[in-house]
Amino acid sequence: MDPQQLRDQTAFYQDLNSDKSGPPEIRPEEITFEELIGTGSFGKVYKGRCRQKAVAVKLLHKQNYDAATLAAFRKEVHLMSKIYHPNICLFMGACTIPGKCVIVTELVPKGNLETLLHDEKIQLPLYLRMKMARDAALGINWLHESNPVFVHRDVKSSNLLVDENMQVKICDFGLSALKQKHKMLKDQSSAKGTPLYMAPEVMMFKEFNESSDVYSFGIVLWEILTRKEPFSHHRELEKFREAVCVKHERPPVPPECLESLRRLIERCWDKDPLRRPSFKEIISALDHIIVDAAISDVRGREFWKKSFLTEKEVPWDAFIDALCEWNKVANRTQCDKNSLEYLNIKCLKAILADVPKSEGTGVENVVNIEKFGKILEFFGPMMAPGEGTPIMDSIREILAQKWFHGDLDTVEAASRLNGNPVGSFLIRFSSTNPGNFTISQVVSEQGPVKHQRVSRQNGRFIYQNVLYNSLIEIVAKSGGGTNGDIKLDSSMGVPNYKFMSLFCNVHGNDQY
Ligand SMILES: Nc1ncnc2c1ncn2[C@@H]1O[C@H](COP(=O)(O)OP(=O)(O)OP(=O)(O)O)[C@@H](O)[C@H]1O
Repeated sequence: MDPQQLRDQTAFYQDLNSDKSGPPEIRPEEITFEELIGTGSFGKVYKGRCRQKAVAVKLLHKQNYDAATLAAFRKEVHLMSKIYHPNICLFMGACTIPGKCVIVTELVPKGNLETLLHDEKIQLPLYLRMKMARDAALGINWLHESNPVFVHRDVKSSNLLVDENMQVKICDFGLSALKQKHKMLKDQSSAKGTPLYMAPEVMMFKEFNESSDVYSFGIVLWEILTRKEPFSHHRELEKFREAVCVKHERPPVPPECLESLRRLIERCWDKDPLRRPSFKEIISALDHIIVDAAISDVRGREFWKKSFLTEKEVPWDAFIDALCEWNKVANRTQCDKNSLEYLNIKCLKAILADVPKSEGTGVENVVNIEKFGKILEFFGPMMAPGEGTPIMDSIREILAQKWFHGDLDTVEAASRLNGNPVGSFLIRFSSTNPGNFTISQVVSEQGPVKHQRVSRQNGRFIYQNVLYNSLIEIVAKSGGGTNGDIKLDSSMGVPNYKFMSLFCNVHGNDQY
């Protein structure tokens, strides 16, 4: 390269990297391409490396842009480079040299949400899916509140990427200068390629603004809820357009859907853009929906929303103080350490408050919303404020039984019973059906441990088709021998020292 060329090239990169000119320019030779991870309508996405870092590289299909489009592309890339948010896929730079146009972003490891949702092997509880929806809403809200406003224009589940912590990041925003205005049917054999997520006003070539993103988000929410492909029965663009724009067809919301979620979905895809909520409203609605998804107990939901609406995990002290206030009973600092109230608090802590994984770092025990929801299913319903503490009383009564082991899966239960005489048993939470319990018992010298379900209905317990008032009553009264199992005899309960120790130190000066 002669000195003049070198000066020109240096000036070119300096100009591109100066704040007024445009994108953080990346030289083509700084990028290496590895495997292909996705194909979109205007580019192929590769896993790659740039300056030693694993990245996603989008190689644009079209490379020969006219001067005006190229200028618009550079301007938009420049704007994109100013957007930073944890729920927006980080734009790292671009090469805007004609023939070499690529966009470099952070690599989001679990790929797109559409693929995750449609893979039945992957467990995604509704609670987690709603948290993911909220992440996406936070990302889009950030774009809508940016200056200048970014309207995403292509909100869909394949543009929501999922990271290693199941956090969602929105990608593929901006670059409207390069995107086709309207994507049409590419593949007549399936609904893919139809503008499935496109708002009616956009399909009818009317104005596109933030509320069109809200419509698309409504379809995404439906897909997150049902894990199905929206409008999968549609094949032809014209019929699809007519169905959505004229007949106002929308995907069917399943009857068992949470009411709060149904209302939100239906508001988002309202035919009138002015009646759709803003993303700010969507986020607050999702805060409530996340609680509804984690806790089915009606009072439990009220309690969590009143005390910790936007929290997913709260310190034990804050939790128990709020609960005592709700129950209108003395809290941990007010009650007598020898009282049953105090013992109730100790027992609840033992069963509900986990020590965070970062134990030893000074972080205190925490209560997780999902675990609280599950405990209510086992011991609920929760009472209205001031109507007593039957849940805490039942937890104390059960934990006082040496045979109660709480959270234990089938394998752990078998290993705890291993080596014990025939008839030995323990009772635990069912690990697969929250609200139900399991009795694990040694029924023969050599044979495997037998696990039997105790289901809970309207506060009562069904074991071997007989109705009981409590687990304690099952142990006291149930017969045996029907299915080869042996009568439960409380003296054969395998002791759980963790819970038993709670009852040995009533007079201690421990602080709960
Ligand atoms: N940063 C990234 N990290 C990991 N995977 C990515 C990343 N960006 C894109 N992908 C993958 O590549 C796929 C294609 O992305 P792209 O944004 O090009 O197309 P699309 O949004 O699916 O389609 P279209 O461009 O037609 O709207 C994504 O669905 C995703 O699976």
